[in-house]
Amino acid sequence: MTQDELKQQAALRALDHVIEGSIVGVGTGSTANFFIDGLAGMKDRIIGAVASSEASARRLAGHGIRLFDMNEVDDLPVYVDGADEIDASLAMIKGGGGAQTREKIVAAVARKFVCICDASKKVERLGRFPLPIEVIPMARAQVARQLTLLGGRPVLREGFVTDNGNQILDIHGLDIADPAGLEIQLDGIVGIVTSGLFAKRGADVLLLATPTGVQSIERS
Ligand SMILES: O=C(CO)[C@H](O)[C@H](O)COP(=O)(O)O
Repeated sequence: MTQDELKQQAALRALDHVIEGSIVGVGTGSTANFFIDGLAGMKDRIIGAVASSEASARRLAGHGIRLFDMNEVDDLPVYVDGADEIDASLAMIKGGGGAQTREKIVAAVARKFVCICDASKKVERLGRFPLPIEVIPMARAQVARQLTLLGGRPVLREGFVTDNGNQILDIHGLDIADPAGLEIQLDGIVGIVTSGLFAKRGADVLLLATPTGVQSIERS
């Protein structure tokens, strides 16, 4: 089974978590795209969706799914999104697509975060995937220095601008022993908009697609 087939299986299983008659929070990336395509099949049974990126908004609109601005939404039963890495506590690294700021905003409002992944994303310890950090462009060098002091090797994502007009530093080589502690530390660095660590608000459910089926793992 290919990685894309596994991503699709996890994504389609997430449709079981969608509450009919509600607005659905929708993430970003190739796995989330499979979810969007599946959601199209039940678009008459939901009110609509909020998207965590312009790309997902375009895909949702292409299926005729009604889009809501996050500021119009005060109750979001479910948010469905992928991850670059996820550990046993359901803390994640996200932002491979550079969308972590809007993803974190939608996730913060959602009552349930359903993470959809193929089995390769599950890790013992976060950090092999370079940690994406969205930075205000004028703070790029200052933030890079701070991250070097923390033991990381920041690399600018060349030619990439986020939906918010900012840049991404991908931090290689970080030893993430305490994801929530590091997330709090990164939140305190001036010039960082959002780190790709999702530990304070991790996932509530992981749908992990393996060659033998999709495992549903709840946060303990
Ligand atoms: O955080 C993300 C985008 O910012 C994605 O969820 C993450 O990069 C996983 O992507 P994919 O589903 O394509 O493997």
